[in-house]
Amino acid sequence: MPHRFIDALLSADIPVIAEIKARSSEGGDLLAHRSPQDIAARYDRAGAPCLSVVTGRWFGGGPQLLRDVAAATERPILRKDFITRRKHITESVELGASAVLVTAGLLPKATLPSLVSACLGSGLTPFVEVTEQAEVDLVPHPDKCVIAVNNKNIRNRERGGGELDRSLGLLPSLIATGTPCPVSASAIDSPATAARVLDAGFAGLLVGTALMRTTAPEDWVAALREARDSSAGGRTTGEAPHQILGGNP
Ligand SMILES: O=P(O)(O)OC[C@@H](O)[C@@H](O)c1c[nH]c2ccccc12
Repeated sequence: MPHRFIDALLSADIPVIAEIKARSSEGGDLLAHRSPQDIAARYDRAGAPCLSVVTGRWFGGGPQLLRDVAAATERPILRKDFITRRKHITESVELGASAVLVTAGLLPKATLPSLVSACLGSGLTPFVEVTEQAEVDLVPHPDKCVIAVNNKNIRNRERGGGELDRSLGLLPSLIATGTPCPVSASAIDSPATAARVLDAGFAGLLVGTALMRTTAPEDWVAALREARDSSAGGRTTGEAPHQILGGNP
């Protein structure tokens, strides 16, 4: 099912990719004695259409985390790790992923197209993370990729605050690539911030730390739904989210 991840995100009323990660970028524990299966079930009940699982060791993850989550949910799962080789892609399929992170800024220029092709050939959606225009310009097959602006910096292991303006600034170029799914990722710290980013025209959001820290993800998502509904006057029913540029009414 090559488009499972994108289809689930685009058909959701609240297009949040809810992330499970064991540790924050600053090293703090995020699991708080909960099992990954329980967190996945909570995210399901909250209505998140897609999940993300950080298997990277920097964030306390590993392959077992993905296996555990895949066994507990039917939702399509993004694997977040430093995917650099074809064997990582085969492994991701075996672990139960539907999409994998491809970090444009960390890969040699020639590797990006071959990794994206390998993902597509294996039925995985490439979730290509970018931080600047030059990286957006390099994304191959953008019509088949999620292109996500990372509001933090992976080069410093995501430490420090994020810059939402980066997402807002790059959105027109993302749309110009023809991606069906422009996403904003990292540092989305509250339902109000999430609503602002969706109102700007993003088709999806990826939220990790804020959802891991809340004791009630369903309330977080409900608050986002409410914030969206109260700004719905500015949107025209039937338009795809990223067709509406210009932000808050
Ligand atoms: O916890 P946050 O600020 O909501 O961020 C989530 C996600 O974007 C972040 O975990 C991430 C972005 N790029 C990565 C690369 C590898 C591992 C993790 C990541």
